[in-house]
Amino acid sequence: MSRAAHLLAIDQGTTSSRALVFDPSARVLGLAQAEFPQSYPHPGWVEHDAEEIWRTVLKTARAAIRNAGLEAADIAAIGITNQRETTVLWDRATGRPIHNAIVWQDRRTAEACARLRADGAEPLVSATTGLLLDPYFSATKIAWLLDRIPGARAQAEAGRLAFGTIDSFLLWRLTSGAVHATDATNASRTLLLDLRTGTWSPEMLRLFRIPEAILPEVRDTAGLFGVTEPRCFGAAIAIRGIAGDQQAALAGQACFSPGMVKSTYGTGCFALMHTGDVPVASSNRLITTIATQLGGRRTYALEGAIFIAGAAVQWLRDGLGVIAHAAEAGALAEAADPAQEVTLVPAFVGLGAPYWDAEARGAIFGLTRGTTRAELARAALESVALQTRDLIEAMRADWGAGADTVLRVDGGMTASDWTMQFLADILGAPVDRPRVQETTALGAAFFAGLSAGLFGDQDAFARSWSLDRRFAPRMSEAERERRYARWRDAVQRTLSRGMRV
Ligand SMILES: Nc1ncnc2c1ncn2[C@@H]1O[C@H](COP(=O)(O)OP(=O)(O)O)[C@@H](O)[C@H]1O
Ligand SMILES: O=P(O)(O)OC[C@H](O)CO
Repeated sequence: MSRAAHLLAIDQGTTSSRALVFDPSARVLGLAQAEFPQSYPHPGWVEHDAEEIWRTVLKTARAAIRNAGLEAADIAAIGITNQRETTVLWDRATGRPIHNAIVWQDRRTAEACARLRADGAEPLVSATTGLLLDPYFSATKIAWLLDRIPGARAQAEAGRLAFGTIDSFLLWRLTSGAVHATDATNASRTLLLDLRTGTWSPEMLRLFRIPEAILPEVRDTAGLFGVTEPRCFGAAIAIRGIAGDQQAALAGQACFSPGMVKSTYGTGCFALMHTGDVPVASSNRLITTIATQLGGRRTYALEGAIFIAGAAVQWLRDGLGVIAHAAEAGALAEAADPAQEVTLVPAFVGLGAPYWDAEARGAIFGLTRGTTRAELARAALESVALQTRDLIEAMRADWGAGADTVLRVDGGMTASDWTMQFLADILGAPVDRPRVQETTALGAAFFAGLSAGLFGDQDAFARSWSLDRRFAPRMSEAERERRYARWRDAVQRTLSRGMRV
């Protein structure tokens, strides 16, 4: 085996940057993680300092290599995976961002989206991009920056600015400005990509008023993107894979066949169902996204995105102060009074799929004098499972009988056995937690490894997936449906005026 037989996965998430070194049998040899600050300049706005993101990525990547007892020469390739949609605009000459990154959770463009919707633009947007008019996606964030930063639009038109989602920005920095590219999975989150051709759509660029000169080149998910500037790691390393974090997790969970579903529970929750090489248009308010692009051939997924999952647990900890650590939430929920029916609808930043209500805000129902932190903790954990049920119902309605009845789960929140059991109960379906919990990073390493000739093909990789624990449903059907009906009622009461049915 040649010396350079390891893979470095850079996983740039919403709350932290992580880096992992894998050996060719997908074992983690080294890991490093660094949180970075979130900035909330106005209610509903969320920003990141892109320089801070860059610093934490470089620091954790170097530390992961060191912690593995390796050096740059041992790394065959880097795979990048990232929080998607988050928008950075930078100056091509200096490489400096012209503003903080606008994060996927940010709602500042809700009005702009509502206006486009009122103008009747949504059917064309959906047919072209597979997405909906929601502030979640990049296009209206780019337009906001171009319109609000003095001189930005003129500079963009003159080709002096570059746009990128986080993958693109990191690629630019790692290659010292030599490569301005993205992969098809990330590009499919911008509202600017034609889902079927994998190219930027002139109609969408016109609709959102985005100058083509700022856009990165769209490439395959696995392939040579460039090599790192030797100063980054002491020697140049090839960057051979890029994928949005949810698409990376879909691969890391070995969901390669149509009908297979994974759900990732981090800050938000993202359920993706592989639909093979056909983009399936949802009739149930899900979105259609590119799962991979390999050798120019695209595969697709149906996706349901929930904005608040683990973030509800963070709210218990940081907002309410009712727990000191996320891991305490499960035990507290277990101790809650079964007779109290408290429901939390965590619409802290609006509601994502299948409601897409940017104006809704969170609500709690069923409070009594007897309600304590335990019932609040249970309601927060339950809300994550109940929202997943909404997504799975929509997927089954779109995909029919071929939908897998088993849900593969990953992400920080799957550490909570209580939540996973409740999830199986409320879905009425088994929930499988794999042994390798780092599925997002593993997916990024898989794509890089595919291009570097390590890791074998998809089938070999799929055979290496192994189960940690299956949570089987235990709740009676009557109880499950009673609780789900209570949730549906609570959501109706939370939706903003005009969105209620
Ligand atoms: N034992 C636990 N019980 C419930 N929630 C948890 C637990 N451990 C972690 N979490 C939640 O999981 C999230 C972190 O997951 P992670 O996959 O690292 O997220 P991200 O990639 O979005 O930063 C946090 O929101 C945290 O509150
Ligand atoms: O950083 P995460 O894991 O919360 O994922 C963010 C998603 O990619 C947003 O679409």
